[in-house]
Amino acid sequence: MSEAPVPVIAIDGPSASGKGTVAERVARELGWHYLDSGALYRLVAVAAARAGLSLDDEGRLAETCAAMTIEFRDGKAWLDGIDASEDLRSEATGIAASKVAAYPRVRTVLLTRQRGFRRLPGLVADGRDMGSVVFPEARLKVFLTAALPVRAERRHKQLMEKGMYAKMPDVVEDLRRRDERDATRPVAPLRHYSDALFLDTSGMTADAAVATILGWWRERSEP
Ligand SMILES: Nc1ncnc2c1ncn2[C@@H]1O[C@H](COP(=O)(O)OP(=O)(O)OP(=O)(O)O)[C@@H](O)[C@H]1O
Ligand SMILES: Nc1ccn([C@H]2C[C@H](O)[C@@H](COP(=O)(O)O)O2)c(=O)n1
Repeated sequence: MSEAPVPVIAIDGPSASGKGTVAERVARELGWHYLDSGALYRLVAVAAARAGLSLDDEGRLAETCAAMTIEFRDGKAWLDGIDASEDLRSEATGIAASKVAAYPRVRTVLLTRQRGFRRLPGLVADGRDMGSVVFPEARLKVFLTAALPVRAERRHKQLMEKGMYAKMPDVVEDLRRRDERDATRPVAPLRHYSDALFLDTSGMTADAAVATILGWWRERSEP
């Protein structure tokens, strides 16, 4: 008898829509593993900055990506044994990650790594192409979004809480540009595919978003 595949819930959406917050909590409620795929692209950007690499050099970026050792431990992200958690969450790293993520060779290297997170009893994965490319057979796919001004408010508040000063107009512009780059690149663009359930959290708390997704999952998994 063949083994049942490890179930996956894929949550994709634009920056600061709340994917990470919601996906992590859904995983915790279910007792499943969690993959923040954006963190992997961010780590490539941090590795490139550490090595002084140009973000135009796809070949060197892909080599760096293949060679880097990563670990998520104690709520921190470790890159080649050094804590990269603070660099990881800056807006500059997010923008650089969006640039390196447009390279097919970088995406190919990260594909295998991402699939390696799929372990029993299940995986909740968030990103831009979780349902379309990395886990196309996911049992539940969600496109989670919110209006740009709402996302900008959330990101601004989040940055200020972390002591990272940012001007609101700059946050709006950074998100707008990042959305555009992530949605218009030729490989694995951010898109609401028809097999993903649409969830607009503009007027919704994170708790309500988590409850909605758990409800969808129960409906899907009932015999
Ligand atoms: N429904 C919600 N209502 C209000 N705030 C929310 C909601 N969902 C998430 N947030 C807050 O918005 C901020 C951004 O959320 P989060 O980092 O999870 O977004 P993200 O989509 O994973 O972003 P990125 O793709 O840039 O990593 C966080 O501070 C989070 O607590
Ligand atoms: N599956 C993914 C995840 C992330 N990216 C790129 C695009 C984002 O702008 C950047 C940072 O991601 P975030 O941490 O903000 O979710 O990484 C991608 O292309 N595919």
